[in-house]
Amino acid sequence: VRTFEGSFDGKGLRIAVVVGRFNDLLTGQMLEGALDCFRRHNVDAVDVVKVPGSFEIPLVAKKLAESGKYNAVLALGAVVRGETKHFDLVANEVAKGVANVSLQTGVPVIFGVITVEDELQGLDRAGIKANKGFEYAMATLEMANLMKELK
Ligand SMILES: O=c1[nH]c(NC[C@H](O)[C@H](O)[C@H](O)CO)c([N+](=O)[O-])c(=O)[nH]1
Repeated sequence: VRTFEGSFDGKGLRIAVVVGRFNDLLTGQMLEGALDCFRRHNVDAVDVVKVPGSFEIPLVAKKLAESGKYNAVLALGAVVRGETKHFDLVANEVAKGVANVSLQTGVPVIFGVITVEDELQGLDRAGIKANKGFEYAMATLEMANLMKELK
């Protein structure tokens, strides 16, 4: 039986991070967590691209994945239902868009877009109880290395 799994070693990896600026109090913290993770796992190069909001993530993720310059792309965003009527529209579009980019380009795009009821729930995930940015960065490392192993 042969088992494959991606290591967490960032050596030799080039990662791109697309982060939505909307709800920056949350996404900024998640970005810090992700960069901390990449730094502590010796990732060679990390490029960070900021976009207005989560809705813009798939387009930019596609551009980065197609460039062939990165082993993986990490998408970071925060969609807060709060008073947003189009919460579901934004959340669904981003999830679908990110998944499509991975499948179309063959480059793993990690879905690090939290969808929460309110800002406090978001803060719990962006640094109070846990930093989902760090966790999503670990998934990014694993997928980047796994895809190299499966080549
Ligand atoms: O990332 C988010 N973008 C949001 N909207 C902006 C959207 O992502 C686009 O940037 C905007 O519609 C312009 O295209 C959000 N809300 O509307 O609430 C949100 O909660 N999170």
